Amino acid sequence: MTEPKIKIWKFLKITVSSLLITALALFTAAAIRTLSLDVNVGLQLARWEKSNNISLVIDQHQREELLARFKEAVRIPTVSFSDTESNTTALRQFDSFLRKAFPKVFSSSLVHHELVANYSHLFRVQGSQPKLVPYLLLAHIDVVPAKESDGWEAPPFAAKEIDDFIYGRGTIDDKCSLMGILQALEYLLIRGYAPRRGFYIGLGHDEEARGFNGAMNIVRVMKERGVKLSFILDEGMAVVDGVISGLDGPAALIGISEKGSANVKLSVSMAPGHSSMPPRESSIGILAAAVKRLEDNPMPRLFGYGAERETFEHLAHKFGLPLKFIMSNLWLFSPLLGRVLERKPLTNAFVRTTTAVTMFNAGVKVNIIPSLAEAHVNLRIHSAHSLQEVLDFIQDTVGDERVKIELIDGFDPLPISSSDEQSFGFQIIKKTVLDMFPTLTVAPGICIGNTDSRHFKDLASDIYRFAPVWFKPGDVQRFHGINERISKKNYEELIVFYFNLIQNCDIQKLPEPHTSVHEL
Ligand SMILES: CCCCCCCC/C=C\CCCCCCCC(=O)N[C@@H](CC(N)=O)C(=O)O
Ligand SMILES: [Zn+2]
Ligand SMILES: [Zn+2]
Repeated sequence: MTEPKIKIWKFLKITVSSLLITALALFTAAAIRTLSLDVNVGLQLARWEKSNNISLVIDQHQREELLARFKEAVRIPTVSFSDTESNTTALRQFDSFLRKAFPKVFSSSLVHHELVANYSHLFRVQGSQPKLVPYLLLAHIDVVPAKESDGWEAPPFAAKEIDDFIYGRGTIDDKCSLMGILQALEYLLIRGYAPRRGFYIGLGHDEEARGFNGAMNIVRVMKERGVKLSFILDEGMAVVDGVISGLDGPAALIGISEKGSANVKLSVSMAPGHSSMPPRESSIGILAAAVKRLEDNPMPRLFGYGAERETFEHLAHKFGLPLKFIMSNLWLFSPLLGRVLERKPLTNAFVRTTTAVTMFNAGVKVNIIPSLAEAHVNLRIHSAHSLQEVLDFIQDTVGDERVKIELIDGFDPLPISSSDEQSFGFQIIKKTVLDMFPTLTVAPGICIGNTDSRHFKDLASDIYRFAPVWFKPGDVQRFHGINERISKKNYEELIVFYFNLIQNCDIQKLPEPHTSVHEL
Protein backbone atom coordinates (compact mmCIF):
# COMPACT_ATOMS: atom_id res chain seq x y z
CA MET A 1 0.00 0.00 0.00
CA THR A 2 1.42 3.43 -0.82
CA GLU A 3 1.52 6.09 1.86
CA PRO A 4 -0.73 9.11 1.18
CA LYS A 5 1.70 11.99 0.91
CA ILE A 6 1.72 15.63 0.15
CA LYS A 7 3.11 15.36 -3.34
CA ILE A 8 5.64 18.09 -3.14
CA TRP A 9 6.95 17.50 -6.62
CA LYS A 10 3.51 18.15 -8.02
CA PHE A 11 4.03 21.69 -6.85
CA LEU A 12 6.84 22.03 -9.27
CA LYS A 13 4.49 21.00 -12.04
CA ILE A 14 2.17 23.87 -11.19
CA THR A 15 3.07 26.29 -13.88
CA VAL A 16 5.11 29.27 -12.82
CA SER A 17 2.75 31.54 -14.69
CA SER A 18 -0.39 30.51 -12.77
CA LEU A 19 1.50 30.84 -9.52
CA LEU A 20 2.69 34.29 -10.41
CA ILE A 21 -0.73 35.46 -11.58
CA THR A 22 -2.35 34.25 -8.35
CA ALA A 23 0.38 35.73 -6.24
CA LEU A 24 0.38 39.07 -8.02
CA ALA A 25 -3.38 39.48 -7.91
CA LEU A 26 -3.60 38.67 -4.24
CA PHE A 27 -0.43 40.58 -3.48
CA THR A 28 -1.89 43.73 -4.99
CA ALA A 29 -5.12 43.29 -3.07
CA ALA A 30 -3.22 42.94 0.17
CA ALA A 31 -0.42 45.35 -0.59
CA ILE A 32 -0.07 46.55 2.97
CA ARG A 33 0.72 43.04 4.27
CA THR A 34 4.30 41.88 4.45
CA LEU A 35 5.61 38.69 2.92
CA SER A 36 7.59 36.56 5.31
CA LEU A 37 10.04 33.73 4.76
CA ASP A 38 9.51 32.03 8.08
CA VAL A 39 6.88 32.56 10.76
CA ASN A 40 8.27 30.09 13.26
CA VAL A 41 11.69 31.43 14.07
CA GLY A 42 12.15 32.27 17.74
CA LEU A 43 9.33 30.13 19.16
CA GLN A 44 11.61 28.48 21.69
CA LEU A 45 11.49 28.43 25.46
CA ALA A 46 14.36 30.05 27.29
CA ARG A 47 15.36 28.77 30.71
CA TRP A 48 13.49 26.02 32.51
CA GLU A 49 13.38 25.81 36.26
CA LYS A 50 16.26 23.62 37.38
CA SER A 51 14.87 20.19 38.13
CA ASN A 52 16.23 17.14 39.88
CA ASN A 53 14.46 14.68 37.63
CA ILE A 54 15.20 11.02 38.19
CA SER A 55 16.40 9.54 34.93
CA LEU A 56 15.10 6.17 33.89
CA VAL A 57 17.76 3.55 33.34
CA ILE A 58 16.33 0.24 32.17
CA ASP A 59 18.53 -2.86 32.43
CA GLN A 60 18.17 -5.98 30.29
CA HIS A 61 16.15 -7.86 32.91
CA GLN A 62 13.68 -4.96 33.33
CA ARG A 63 13.49 -4.66 29.54
CA GLU A 64 12.41 -8.27 29.22
CA GLU A 65 9.86 -7.84 32.01
CA LEU A 66 8.31 -4.66 30.63
CA LEU A 67 8.00 -6.23 27.18
CA ALA A 68 6.43 -9.38 28.65
CA ARG A 69 3.84 -7.21 30.45
CA PHE A 70 3.08 -5.27 27.27
CA LYS A 71 2.64 -8.47 25.26
CA GLU A 72 0.29 -9.85 27.90
CA ALA A 73 -1.83 -6.69 27.59
CA VAL A 74 -2.03 -7.10 23.80
CA ARG A 75 -3.03 -10.76 24.14
CA ILE A 76 -6.22 -9.89 26.05
CA PRO A 77 -8.80 -9.29 23.28
CA THR A 78 -10.59 -6.27 24.74
CA VAL A 79 -12.60 -5.71 21.57
CA SER A 80 -15.41 -3.19 21.21
CA PHE A 81 -17.55 -4.58 18.40
CA SER A 82 -20.23 -1.88 18.45
CA ASP A 83 -21.91 0.62 20.78
CA THR A 84 -23.68 -2.26 22.48
CA GLU A 85 -21.33 -5.21 22.08
CA SER A 86 -17.96 -5.63 23.75
CA ASN A 87 -15.90 -8.50 25.16
CA THR A 88 -16.72 -8.06 28.85
CA THR A 89 -14.84 -11.24 29.79
CA ALA A 90 -11.68 -9.73 28.35
CA LEU A 91 -12.35 -6.41 30.09
CA ARG A 92 -12.58 -8.20 33.45
CA GLN A 93 -9.43 -10.15 32.65
CA PHE A 94 -7.68 -6.88 31.82
CA ASP A 95 -8.59 -5.49 35.24
CA SER A 96 -6.96 -8.50 37.00
CA PHE A 97 -3.96 -8.24 34.71
CA LEU A 98 -3.37 -4.56 35.57
CA ARG A 99 -3.42 -5.27 39.31
CA LYS A 100 -0.85 -8.05 38.85
CA ALA A 101 1.36 -6.13 36.39
CA PHE A 102 1.60 -2.91 38.45
CA PRO A 103 1.56 -3.90 42.15
CA LYS A 104 3.12 -0.64 43.34
CA VAL A 105 0.51 1.50 41.55
CA PHE A 106 -2.28 -0.49 43.17
CA SER A 107 -0.77 -0.48 46.67
CA SER A 108 0.84 2.96 47.02
CA SER A 109 -0.68 5.27 49.63
CA LEU A 110 -0.24 8.09 47.09
CA VAL A 111 -2.57 6.45 44.58
CA HIS A 112 -6.33 6.19 44.88
CA HIS A 113 -7.87 3.76 42.39
CA GLU A 114 -11.49 3.13 41.51
CA LEU A 115 -13.41 1.18 38.89
CA VAL A 116 -15.90 3.25 36.94
CA ALA A 117 -18.83 1.75 35.00
CA ASN A 118 -17.51 -1.74 35.84
CA TYR A 119 -14.56 -1.81 33.46
CA SER A 120 -13.02 1.67 33.24
CA HIS A 121 -10.37 2.87 35.70
CA LEU A 122 -9.70 6.18 37.40
CA PHE A 123 -6.50 6.77 39.37
CA ARG A 124 -5.77 9.87 41.45
CA VAL A 125 -2.13 10.39 42.30
CA GLN A 126 -1.80 12.75 45.23
CA GLY A 127 0.52 15.74 44.90
CA SER A 128 2.44 17.25 47.81
CA GLN A 129 1.46 20.81 46.76
CA PRO A 130 -2.35 20.97 46.54
CA LYS A 131 -2.19 24.49 45.07
CA LEU A 132 -0.76 23.12 41.83
CA VAL A 133 -3.69 22.38 39.51
CA PRO A 134 -3.73 18.68 38.59
CA TYR A 135 -3.68 17.27 35.07
CA LEU A 136 -5.10 14.12 33.48
CA LEU A 137 -3.50 11.41 31.36
CA LEU A 138 -5.99 9.41 29.28
CA ALA A 139 -5.73 6.14 27.40
CA HIS A 140 -8.20 3.41 26.48
CA ILE A 141 -8.39 -0.31 27.12
CA ASP A 142 -10.57 -1.39 24.22
CA VAL A 143 -9.49 -2.10 20.66
CA VAL A 144 -11.21 -2.41 17.30
CA PRO A 145 -11.83 -5.93 15.93
CA ALA A 146 -9.13 -7.68 13.90
CA LYS A 147 -9.18 -10.82 11.72
CA GLU A 148 -5.96 -12.60 10.79
CA SER A 149 -7.51 -13.55 7.45
CA ASP A 150 -7.56 -9.84 6.44
CA GLY A 151 -3.83 -10.22 5.75
CA TRP A 152 -2.04 -9.99 9.08
CA GLU A 153 1.52 -11.33 9.13
CA ALA A 154 0.88 -12.62 12.66
CA PRO A 155 -2.31 -13.43 14.60
CA PRO A 156 -3.66 -10.06 15.86
CA PHE A 157 -3.93 -11.11 19.51
CA ALA A 158 -0.67 -13.06 19.78
CA ALA A 159 1.74 -10.14 20.35
CA LYS A 160 4.26 -11.91 18.14
CA GLU A 161 7.71 -10.39 17.76
CA ILE A 162 8.95 -9.93 14.20
CA ASP A 163 12.20 -8.03 13.51
CA ASP A 164 12.09 -6.13 16.81
CA PHE A 165 8.45 -5.09 16.35
CA ILE A 166 5.54 -6.40 18.41
CA TYR A 167 2.55 -7.09 16.18
CA GLY A 168 -1.00 -6.97 17.46
CA ARG A 169 -4.25 -5.07 17.72
CA GLY A 170 -3.81 -2.31 20.27
CA THR A 171 -0.03 -2.06 20.02
CA ILE A 172 -0.40 1.54 18.80
CA ASP A 173 -4.07 2.12 19.56
CA ASP A 174 -3.94 2.44 22.50
CA LYS A 175 -2.31 -0.15 24.75
CA CYS A 176 1.15 1.37 24.19
CA SER A 177 0.03 4.58 25.92
CA LEU A 178 -2.01 2.80 28.57
CA MET A 179 0.85 0.47 29.50
CA GLY A 180 3.44 3.23 29.04
CA ILE A 181 1.68 5.50 31.55
CA LEU A 182 1.20 2.80 34.20
CA GLN A 183 4.71 1.40 33.72
CA ALA A 184 6.18 4.90 34.11
CA LEU A 185 4.19 5.47 37.30
CA GLU A 186 5.19 2.04 38.65
CA TYR A 187 8.87 2.87 38.06
CA LEU A 188 8.53 6.33 39.63
CA LEU A 189 6.86 4.93 42.75
CA ILE A 190 9.47 2.17 43.06
CA ARG A 191 12.13 4.90 43.01
CA GLY A 192 10.39 6.71 45.86
CA TYR A 193 9.06 9.56 43.77
CA ALA A 194 6.24 11.65 45.24
CA PRO A 195 4.80 14.23 42.82
CA ARG A 196 4.42 17.87 43.75
CA ARG A 197 1.55 18.32 41.28
CA GLY A 198 -1.25 15.79 41.65
CA PHE A 199 -2.62 14.06 38.58
CA TYR A 200 -5.26 11.66 37.35
CA ILE A 201 -5.08 8.71 34.99
CA GLY A 202 -8.30 7.73 33.19
CA LEU A 203 -8.60 4.46 31.26
CA GLY A 204 -11.83 4.18 29.30
CA HIS A 205 -13.16 0.79 28.21
CA ASP A 206 -15.30 1.78 25.21
CA GLU A 207 -13.45 4.57 23.36
CA GLU A 208 -13.80 2.67 20.09
CA ALA A 209 -17.55 2.83 20.64
CA ARG A 210 -17.44 6.58 21.38
CA GLY A 211 -16.85 6.43 25.15
CA PHE A 212 -20.49 6.73 26.20
CA ASN A 213 -20.05 4.36 29.15
CA GLY A 214 -16.39 4.64 30.10
CA ALA A 215 -15.14 8.17 29.48
CA MET A 216 -18.54 9.78 30.07
CA ASN A 217 -18.86 8.14 33.49
CA ILE A 218 -15.30 9.10 34.43
CA VAL A 219 -16.26 12.68 33.55
CA ARG A 220 -19.40 12.40 35.68
CA VAL A 221 -17.40 11.18 38.69
CA MET A 222 -14.82 13.94 38.31
CA LYS A 223 -17.49 16.63 37.88
CA GLU A 224 -19.30 15.44 41.01
CA ARG A 225 -16.03 16.01 42.87
CA GLY A 226 -15.57 19.48 41.38
CA VAL A 227 -12.27 18.57 39.70
CA LYS A 228 -10.66 21.20 37.47
CA LEU A 229 -7.63 20.30 35.39
CA SER A 230 -4.69 22.30 34.07
CA PHE A 231 -4.55 20.15 30.94
CA ILE A 232 -5.41 16.74 29.52
CA LEU A 233 -3.20 14.48 27.41
CA ASP A 234 -4.82 11.73 25.34
CA GLU A 235 -4.03 9.65 22.25
CA GLY A 236 -4.37 11.14 18.77
CA MET A 237 -1.35 12.53 17.01
CA ALA A 238 2.14 11.16 16.75
CA VAL A 239 5.65 11.64 15.42
CA VAL A 240 5.60 11.56 11.63
CA ASP A 241 8.83 10.63 9.91
CA GLY A 242 8.81 10.66 6.12
CA VAL A 243 5.01 10.82 5.99
CA ILE A 244 4.89 14.45 4.84
CA SER A 245 7.13 14.50 1.83
CA GLY A 246 9.39 17.52 1.50
CA LEU A 247 9.49 18.00 5.28
CA ASP A 248 13.08 17.91 6.42
CA GLY A 249 13.26 15.45 9.32
CA PRO A 250 10.62 14.04 11.66
CA ALA A 251 7.94 16.15 13.33
CA ALA A 252 5.95 15.68 16.52
CA LEU A 253 2.40 16.84 15.89
CA ILE A 254 0.59 17.64 19.13
CA GLY A 255 -3.17 17.65 18.55
CA ILE A 256 -4.66 20.91 19.83
CA SER A 257 -8.15 20.15 18.57
CA GLU A 258 -10.14 17.42 16.90
CA LYS A 259 -12.65 17.55 14.10
CA GLY A 260 -16.35 17.48 14.83
CA SER A 261 -18.44 14.56 13.68
CA ALA A 262 -21.92 13.81 12.40
CA ASN A 263 -23.75 10.63 11.51
CA VAL A 264 -26.59 11.34 9.14
CA LYS A 265 -29.18 8.84 7.92
CA LEU A 266 -30.72 9.31 4.47
CA SER A 267 -33.80 7.27 3.67
CA VAL A 268 -36.38 6.91 0.91
CA SER A 269 -39.71 5.13 1.49
CA MET A 270 -42.06 3.91 -1.24
CA ALA A 271 -44.94 1.51 -1.54
CA PRO A 272 -43.57 -2.01 -2.16
CA GLY A 273 -44.80 -3.96 -5.17
CA HIS A 274 -44.17 -6.68 -7.72
CA SER A 275 -40.92 -6.30 -9.63
CA SER A 276 -42.71 -7.08 -12.91
CA MET A 277 -44.37 -3.63 -12.75
CA PRO A 278 -41.54 -1.35 -11.57
CA PRO A 279 -42.13 2.36 -11.00
CA ARG A 280 -40.01 4.73 -13.10
CA GLU A 281 -37.83 5.44 -10.06
CA SER A 282 -37.17 3.08 -7.16
CA SER A 283 -36.29 3.99 -3.56
CA ILE A 284 -32.83 2.58 -4.28
CA GLY A 285 -32.39 4.73 -7.39
CA ILE A 286 -33.53 7.92 -5.65
CA LEU A 287 -31.26 7.28 -2.68
CA ALA A 288 -28.28 6.30 -4.82
CA ALA A 289 -28.64 9.55 -6.78
CA ALA A 290 -28.72 11.55 -3.53
CA VAL A 291 -25.59 9.79 -2.26
CA LYS A 292 -23.85 10.39 -5.58
CA ARG A 293 -24.67 14.11 -5.37
CA LEU A 294 -23.05 14.21 -1.92
CA GLU A 295 -19.92 12.48 -3.23
CA ASP A 296 -19.75 14.70 -6.30
CA ASN A 297 -20.11 17.88 -4.27
CA PRO A 298 -17.56 17.82 -1.47
CA MET A 299 -17.93 20.30 1.35
CA PRO A 300 -16.16 23.63 0.75
CA ARG A 301 -12.39 23.89 0.95
CA LEU A 302 -11.59 25.58 4.30
CA PHE A 303 -7.85 25.15 4.41
CA GLY A 304 -6.25 28.06 6.24
CA TYR A 305 -9.37 29.00 8.21
CA GLY A 306 -8.92 26.43 10.99
CA ALA A 307 -6.25 25.24 13.38
CA GLU A 308 -4.50 23.31 10.56
CA ARG A 309 -3.03 26.66 9.54
CA GLU A 310 -0.81 26.64 12.63
CA THR A 311 0.56 23.20 11.73
CA PHE A 312 1.82 24.34 8.38
CA GLU A 313 3.12 27.67 9.67
CA HIS A 314 5.12 25.83 12.34
CA LEU A 315 6.49 23.32 9.85
CA ALA A 316 7.26 25.89 7.13
CA HIS A 317 10.89 26.40 8.10
CA LYS A 318 11.58 22.68 7.62
CA PHE A 319 10.59 22.73 3.95
CA GLY A 320 12.71 23.88 1.05
CA LEU A 321 11.67 26.59 -1.35
CA PRO A 322 9.09 27.22 -2.74
CA LEU A 323 7.03 25.45 -0.05
CA LYS A 324 8.78 27.28 2.77
CA PHE A 325 7.69 30.57 1.23
CA ILE A 326 4.16 29.36 0.50
CA MET A 327 3.59 27.96 4.01
CA SER A 328 5.05 31.05 5.65
CA ASN A 329 2.50 33.19 3.79
CA LEU A 330 -0.72 31.25 4.12
CA TRP A 331 -2.68 34.53 4.30
CA LEU A 332 -1.89 34.64 0.58
CA PHE A 333 -1.38 31.05 -0.50
CA SER A 334 -3.82 28.92 1.53
CA PRO A 335 -6.27 28.52 -1.40
CA LEU A 336 -3.42 27.25 -3.56
CA LEU A 337 -2.06 24.86 -0.92
CA GLY A 338 -5.60 23.66 -0.14
CA ARG A 339 -6.01 22.59 -3.77
CA VAL A 340 -2.84 20.52 -3.59
CA LEU A 341 -3.62 18.94 -0.23
CA GLU A 342 -7.13 17.89 -1.26
CA ARG A 343 -5.75 15.44 -3.82
CA LYS A 344 -4.94 12.74 -1.24
CA PRO A 345 -7.39 11.33 1.33
CA LEU A 346 -5.08 11.89 4.34
CA THR A 347 -4.28 15.51 3.52
CA ASN A 348 -7.81 16.22 2.21
CA ALA A 349 -8.97 15.51 5.78
CA PHE A 350 -7.14 18.70 6.85
CA VAL A 351 -8.75 20.80 4.11
CA ARG A 352 -12.47 20.30 4.58
CA THR A 353 -15.36 18.54 6.28
CA THR A 354 -15.15 15.04 4.82
CA THR A 355 -18.17 13.03 3.68
CA ALA A 356 -18.00 9.22 3.91
CA VAL A 357 -20.92 7.03 2.89
CA THR A 358 -20.45 4.12 5.27
CA MET A 359 -23.63 2.01 5.07
CA PHE A 360 -26.25 1.37 2.38
CA ASN A 361 -29.16 -1.00 2.93
CA ALA A 362 -32.19 -1.79 0.79
CA GLY A 363 -34.25 -4.64 -0.52
CA VAL A 364 -35.25 -8.01 0.85
CA LYS A 365 -35.95 -10.16 -2.21
CA VAL A 366 -35.08 -10.19 -5.90
CA ASN A 367 -38.68 -9.80 -7.10
CA ILE A 368 -39.98 -7.19 -4.65
CA ILE A 369 -39.76 -3.44 -5.26
CA PRO A 370 -38.11 -2.33 -2.02
CA SER A 371 -40.14 -0.10 0.24
CA LEU A 372 -37.21 1.35 2.16
CA ALA A 373 -33.67 2.32 1.19
CA GLU A 374 -31.31 3.70 3.83
CA ALA A 375 -27.79 5.10 3.76
CA HIS A 376 -25.56 6.33 6.57
CA VAL A 377 -23.11 9.13 6.03
CA ASN A 378 -20.27 9.86 8.46
CA LEU A 379 -18.95 13.42 8.31
CA ARG A 380 -15.82 14.75 10.02
CA ILE A 381 -16.30 18.46 10.55
CA HIS A 382 -13.48 20.92 9.82
CA SER A 383 -12.68 23.31 12.67
CA ALA A 384 -13.94 26.32 10.69
CA HIS A 385 -17.32 24.60 10.04
CA SER A 386 -20.26 23.93 12.35
CA LEU A 387 -22.59 20.96 12.62
CA GLN A 388 -25.53 23.15 11.56
CA GLU A 389 -23.71 24.44 8.47
CA VAL A 390 -22.90 20.87 7.50
CA LEU A 391 -26.54 19.80 7.86
CA ASP A 392 -27.68 22.76 5.76
CA PHE A 393 -25.14 21.83 3.08
CA ILE A 394 -26.43 18.25 2.97
CA GLN A 395 -30.02 19.46 2.68
CA ASP A 396 -29.14 21.76 -0.23
CA THR A 397 -26.97 19.20 -2.01
CA VAL A 398 -29.48 16.34 -1.75
CA GLY A 399 -32.21 18.76 -2.90
CA ASP A 400 -34.91 16.10 -3.08
CA GLU A 401 -37.84 16.12 -0.67
CA ARG A 402 -38.37 12.41 -1.12
CA VAL A 403 -35.08 11.83 0.70
CA LYS A 404 -35.55 12.06 4.46
CA ILE A 405 -32.46 13.43 6.23
CA GLU A 406 -32.00 12.63 9.92
CA LEU A 407 -29.17 13.56 12.23
CA ILE A 408 -28.39 10.46 14.30
CA ASP A 409 -25.69 12.11 16.38
CA GLY A 410 -23.13 14.83 15.98
CA PHE A 411 -21.05 17.50 17.61
CA ASP A 412 -19.14 20.61 16.62
CA PRO A 413 -15.35 20.60 16.23
CA LEU A 414 -13.59 20.71 19.58
CA PRO A 415 -12.25 24.04 20.89
CA ILE A 416 -8.67 24.87 19.98
CA SER A 417 -6.28 24.46 22.92
CA SER A 418 -3.49 26.92 23.53
CA SER A 419 -0.05 26.26 22.06
CA ASP A 420 1.77 29.54 22.76
CA GLU A 421 4.73 30.09 25.04
CA GLN A 422 2.49 30.55 28.09
CA SER A 423 0.63 27.30 27.48
CA PHE A 424 1.59 25.03 30.38
CA GLY A 425 0.45 21.68 28.93
CA PHE A 426 1.72 22.31 25.42
CA GLN A 427 5.13 23.49 26.58
CA ILE A 428 5.56 20.63 29.06
CA ILE A 429 4.76 18.10 26.33
CA LYS A 430 7.05 19.93 23.90
CA LYS A 431 9.94 20.07 26.38
CA THR A 432 9.53 16.38 27.24
CA VAL A 433 9.59 15.47 23.54
CA LEU A 434 12.60 17.69 22.76
CA ASP A 435 14.61 16.44 25.74
CA MET A 436 14.25 12.93 24.29
CA PHE A 437 14.42 13.76 20.60
CA PRO A 438 16.27 17.08 20.22
CA THR A 439 16.15 17.08 16.41
CA LEU A 440 12.36 16.81 16.14
CA THR A 441 10.23 19.73 14.98
CA VAL A 442 7.28 20.14 17.35
CA ALA A 443 4.10 21.61 15.88
CA PRO A 444 0.45 21.89 16.85
CA GLY A 445 -1.80 19.55 14.86
CA ILE A 446 -5.44 18.64 14.33
CA CYS A 447 -6.71 15.19 15.20
CA ILE A 448 -8.87 14.02 12.31
CA GLY A 449 -10.48 11.25 14.36
CA ASN A 450 -12.17 11.55 17.73
CA THR A 451 -10.89 10.60 21.15
CA ASP A 452 -12.28 10.07 24.64
CA SER A 453 -10.80 13.43 25.63
CA ARG A 454 -13.65 15.27 23.90
CA HIS A 455 -15.97 14.23 26.75
CA PHE A 456 -13.71 16.07 29.22
CA LYS A 457 -13.94 19.51 27.65
CA ASP A 458 -15.77 21.03 30.66
CA LEU A 459 -12.94 20.00 32.96
CA ALA A 460 -10.05 21.65 31.13
CA SER A 461 -9.66 24.33 28.50
CA ASP A 462 -6.47 22.73 27.16
CA ILE A 463 -6.67 19.23 25.73
CA TYR A 464 -3.75 17.68 23.81
CA ARG A 465 -3.77 14.52 21.72
CA PHE A 466 -0.32 13.03 21.35
CA ALA A 467 1.99 10.14 22.14
CA PRO A 468 5.53 9.78 20.74
CA VAL A 469 4.61 6.83 18.55
CA TRP A 470 6.73 6.97 15.39
CA PHE A 471 4.79 6.77 12.13
CA LYS A 472 6.97 6.05 9.10
CA PRO A 473 5.69 5.69 5.52
CA GLY A 474 2.99 3.00 5.45
CA ASP A 475 2.34 3.09 9.19
CA VAL A 476 -0.73 5.35 9.21
CA GLN A 477 -2.66 2.55 7.47
CA ARG A 478 -1.86 0.17 10.34
CA PHE A 479 -4.11 2.31 12.57
CA HIS A 480 -7.36 0.27 12.69
CA GLY A 481 -5.85 -1.67 9.77
CA ILE A 482 -3.78 -4.80 9.36
CA ASN A 483 -0.33 -5.44 10.87
CA GLU A 484 -0.67 -2.87 13.63
CA ARG A 485 2.71 -2.92 15.37
CA ILE A 486 5.17 -0.97 17.50
CA SER A 487 8.91 -1.41 17.75
CA LYS A 488 10.25 -2.60 21.11
CA LYS A 489 12.44 0.51 21.18
CA ASN A 490 9.45 2.80 20.58
CA TYR A 491 7.43 1.19 23.38
CA GLU A 492 10.34 1.79 25.74
CA GLU A 493 10.49 5.42 24.52
CA LEU A 494 6.85 5.85 25.49
CA ILE A 495 7.59 4.71 29.03
CA VAL A 496 10.50 7.16 29.25
CA PHE A 497 8.27 9.92 27.81
CA TYR A 498 5.59 9.51 30.50
CA PHE A 499 8.26 9.01 33.19
CA ASN A 500 9.81 12.37 32.29
CA LEU A 501 6.51 14.14 31.57
CA ILE A 502 5.14 13.39 35.04
CA GLN A 503 8.28 14.85 36.61
CA ASN A 504 8.34 17.86 34.27
CA CYS A 505 4.78 18.70 35.37
CA ASP A 506 6.13 19.35 38.85
CA ILE A 507 7.56 22.74 37.91
CA GLN A 508 5.67 25.66 39.44
CA LYS A 509 5.54 27.78 36.30
CA LEU A 510 6.94 28.02 32.82
CA PRO A 511 10.12 29.97 32.15
CA GLU A 512 9.89 33.48 30.72
CA PRO A 513 9.55 33.38 26.96
CA HIS A 514 12.24 34.53 24.57
CA THR A 515 11.65 37.65 22.60
CA SER A 516 10.97 36.45 19.08
CA VAL A 517 13.52 37.31 16.46
CA HIS A 518 12.20 37.26 12.92
CA GLU A 519 14.69 37.69 10.16
CA LEU A 520 14.08 37.60 6.48
C1 LIG B 1 -0.51 17.16 7.24
C2 LIG B 1 -0.48 15.71 7.32
C3 LIG B 1 -0.37 15.24 8.72
C4 LIG B 1 -0.46 13.78 8.81
C5 LIG B 1 -0.59 13.35 10.21
C6 LIG B 1 -0.85 11.93 10.30
C7 LIG B 1 -0.86 11.46 11.70
C8 LIG B 1 -1.79 10.36 11.77
C9 LIG B 1 -1.88 9.74 13.04
C10 LIG B 1 -2.95 9.07 13.40
C11 LIG B 1 -4.19 8.94 12.60
C12 LIG B 1 -5.37 9.63 13.22
C13 LIG B 1 -5.96 8.86 14.35
C14 LIG B 1 -6.71 9.71 15.30
C15 LIG B 1 -7.24 8.96 16.51
C16 LIG B 1 -8.59 8.43 16.23
C17 LIG B 1 -9.19 7.61 17.33
C18 LIG B 1 -10.42 6.93 16.76
O1 LIG B 1 -10.33 6.11 15.88
N1 LIG B 1 -11.62 7.29 17.23
C19 LIG B 1 -12.84 6.76 16.71
C20 LIG B 1 -13.84 6.53 17.79
C21 LIG B 1 -14.27 7.74 18.55
N2 LIG B 1 -13.71 7.96 19.73
O2 LIG B 1 -15.14 8.47 18.14
C22 LIG B 1 -13.37 7.64 15.58
O3 LIG B 1 -14.30 7.19 14.89
O4 LIG B 1 -12.88 8.76 15.37
ZN1 LIG C 1 -7.56 4.94 20.17
ZN1 LIG D 1 -8.95 3.52 17.59
